[in-house]
Amino acid sequence: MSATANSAVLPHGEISVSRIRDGANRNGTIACRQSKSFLSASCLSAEGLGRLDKSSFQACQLSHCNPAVKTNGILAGSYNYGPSPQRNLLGQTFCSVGVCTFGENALESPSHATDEKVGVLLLNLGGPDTLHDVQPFLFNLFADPDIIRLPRLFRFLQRPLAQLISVLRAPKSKEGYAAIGGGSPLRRITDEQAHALKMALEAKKLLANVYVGMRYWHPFTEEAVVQIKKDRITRLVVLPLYPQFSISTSGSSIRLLQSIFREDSYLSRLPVSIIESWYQREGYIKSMASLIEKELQNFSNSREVMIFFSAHGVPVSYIEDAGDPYKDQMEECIFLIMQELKARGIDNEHTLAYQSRVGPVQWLKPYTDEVLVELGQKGVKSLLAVPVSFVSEHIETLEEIDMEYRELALESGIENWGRVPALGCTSSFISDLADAVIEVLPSATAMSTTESTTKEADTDLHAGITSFEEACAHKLDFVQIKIYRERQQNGA
Ligand SMILES: C=CC1=C(C)c2cc3[nH]c(cc4nc(cc5[nH]c(cc1n2)c(C)c5CCC(=O)O)C(CCC(=O)O)=C4C)c(C)c3C=C
Ligand SMILES: [Fe+2]
Repeated sequence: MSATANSAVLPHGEISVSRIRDGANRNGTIACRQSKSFLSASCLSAEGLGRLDKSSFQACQLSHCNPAVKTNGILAGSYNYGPSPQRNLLGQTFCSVGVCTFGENALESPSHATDEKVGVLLLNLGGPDTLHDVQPFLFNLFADPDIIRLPRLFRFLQRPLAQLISVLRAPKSKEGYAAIGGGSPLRRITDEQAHALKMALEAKKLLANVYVGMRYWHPFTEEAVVQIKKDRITRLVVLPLYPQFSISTSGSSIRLLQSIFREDSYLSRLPVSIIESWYQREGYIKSMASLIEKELQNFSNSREVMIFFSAHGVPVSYIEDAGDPYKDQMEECIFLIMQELKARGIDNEHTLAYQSRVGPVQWLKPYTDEVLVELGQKGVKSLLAVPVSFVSEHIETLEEIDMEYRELALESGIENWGRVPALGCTSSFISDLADAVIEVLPSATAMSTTESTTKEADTDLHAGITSFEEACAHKLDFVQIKIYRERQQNGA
């Protein structure tokens, strides 16, 4: 049996989901959070992410530094299989999740590695290429049950509702896209990032095909997957281009991917590693800090500039009812960036607010527009806006921040305005993404084909589950987790 087939057949059909270089916490403890990383990604749905069993976790801890040397030029050099202790930005020791293995079957011997054909799938949201695409793009977005989250009983209304909302929203959206040149730059930038990543991987001695899969517009994730199949990729790394995990972004894309993979015999056996979130990576944090540091130099009074992080919002119910880790991850991300700036002697004041709300529900607060007005009223004169949930320029940076918020800030009394560009193809950032890919590659395992049942999940409710992430790992869906939480609150 080939090495690939070996690693595809796992005892529980687990999928490896990694929050790379996780473990950064704020109280100086040593953290090795492979299990947490795995679990927190498993919260996507009840539909297929596997359980983390203890033996898997132990395999993580026990298998340490088995070198694998590719000899056919596809993969040259060696990489570690064990969770090698590393240091994060806070100087804490932690285990790099990406080098975990899940059970013996996932381990490859060096001699088996020769037929490997590596693929990297970049997941992104997608955007309309022309104004003509805006309404159908919006339809795809609102038809996603991870964007408009209807109770199960009302799911039949999803598409009619998406049709209605997309038609109603299209004129406003079109105005925005018209203002930035008649379409979204997302496809072009993501293609450039894919190319840059391929080059960076090559420089690190890993030959890989890099694919782009968009959630709501071309090239669709489904198209990328067809190509992956055609290319007979034998090991795949899935990398959502969102630093922080949200149900509505990485979660939605990964859920879609799972449903495609589950239906296909080749794909369901393909060893896959998913990098769930990567906001804590040193390379990302340092790249962000460098962009901020550089932009601050454009102000004559750089020490008095308020660093204003503007993150994309999500409805509050995502966090409170569905357990979306987005807000926590965002806050930790800002903390780490500020920590890095402090280490460079930059001690400016900073604040975080959330932008881009849509519809009548409550979104994460404080809202960017309201905070800008308040800061102006309080006498803040210089402000540097830092978009932080996304790594490409798009409508929400080019139109919402650069036009709408800038105007509002100036009207509110802020005199000096600056904006940090999105990371795009910044080389330190792309190089760090390449490292992330290389780190998780050995831990790729086949996607799950097992289905959870409500009965199974309900049993889990009584099985001493103590955290949201544990509940996720037991494949409870968001509704079940909510029930679980309510029971917990009621002392049941
Ligand atoms: C209605 C709910 C929405 C949620 C929840 C949401 C979360 C979310 N989105 C991004 C990043 C992007 N969003 C983009 C476009 C976009 N998003 C929504 C709605 C929600 N987003 C709409 C209606 C649109 C279309 C544009 C508009 O009409 O305002 C884009 C694409 C931008 C482009 O240039 O084409 C990105 C990127 C994040 C990071 C996020 C949650 C964390
Ligand atoms: Fe959005």
